[in-house]
Amino acid sequence: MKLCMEGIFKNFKNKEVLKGIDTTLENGVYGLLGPNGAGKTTLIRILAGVMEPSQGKVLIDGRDKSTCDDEYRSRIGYLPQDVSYYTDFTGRDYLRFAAALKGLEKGYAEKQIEKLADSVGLSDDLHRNCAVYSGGMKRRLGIAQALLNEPEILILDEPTTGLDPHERIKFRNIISAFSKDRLVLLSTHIVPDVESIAKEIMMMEYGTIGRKCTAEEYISQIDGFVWTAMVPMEQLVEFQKNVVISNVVPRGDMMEVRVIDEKKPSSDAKNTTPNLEDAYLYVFNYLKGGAA
Ligand SMILES: Nc1ncnc2c1ncn2[C@@H]1O[C@H](COP(=O)(O)OP(=O)(O)OP(=O)(O)O)[C@@H](O)[C@H]1O
Repeated sequence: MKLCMEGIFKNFKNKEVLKGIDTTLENGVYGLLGPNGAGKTTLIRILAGVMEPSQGKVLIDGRDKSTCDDEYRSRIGYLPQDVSYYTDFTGRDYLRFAAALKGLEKGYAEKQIEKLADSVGLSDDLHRNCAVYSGGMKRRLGIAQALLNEPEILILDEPTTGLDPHERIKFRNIISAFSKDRLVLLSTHIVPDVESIAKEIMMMEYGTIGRKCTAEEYISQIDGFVWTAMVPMEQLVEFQKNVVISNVVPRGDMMEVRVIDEKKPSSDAKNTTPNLEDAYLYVFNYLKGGAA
């Protein structure tokens, strides 16, 4: 399975939101990371087939998506950023409704609903009204919906926003288990959501994908650039004008700050092991020449 984006641009009136996306995805989990307004949802919507690019094309296994739209849709599962549920639907009603929209045969749909409810941990709740589901349950119902047609490509737009850590981990495990022999594209600005499960991470800003590589490659790029330093509380505001800070912890009268900088930020600063969150800040703050 190969999903290829060729020269994708998207304009909304005079605003150019996507500025030439060229990349190829194969089986495995890909993370799409970027700040608010980077263009992640716009790209996801184009790949999900609910929006057309202004220019450029999407190819699936070498075929232009626009020449095989129906087949393309049958091969993808899509969980949008905001899903609204009919308040008088039970979880089962919702999945039956989604299965009907996907044109699934009834017997097959019922089997899929039972199987997926089990894998997302909702079997005991399918009879309950969606309106009483927690945020995590609604997102799990959403993923079950996206998986109904056993898609080869699963596209998830900020699936874990608003979930507590327990639900986020549960969600991540479901995605990871599903991703074998499939392509999963997951957009988020929550770095740990993709750090452990993504085969490659694309960092997106201002409508372009700056880089696409593994978490380890991003992290190795900042080896030697992450520091911890002790800063007196009253100097913190001034200190953070000049450097990118990823974390601050009070230690008595002092503040222990985690700094991302190519140069040693103060005489007492000590190098520390970088993580993907540091790399994200480096790409989106330091490389742009601005402090956080
Ligand atoms: N239908 C639209 N009409 C006009 N502008 C739009 C439309 N959809 C998105 N935009 C603009 O395109 C830019 C990118 O939006 P998009 O939602 O794709 O970004 P994002 O990276 O997903 O952001 P977030 O993380 O906040 O969801 C934003 O400036 C947004 O206002």
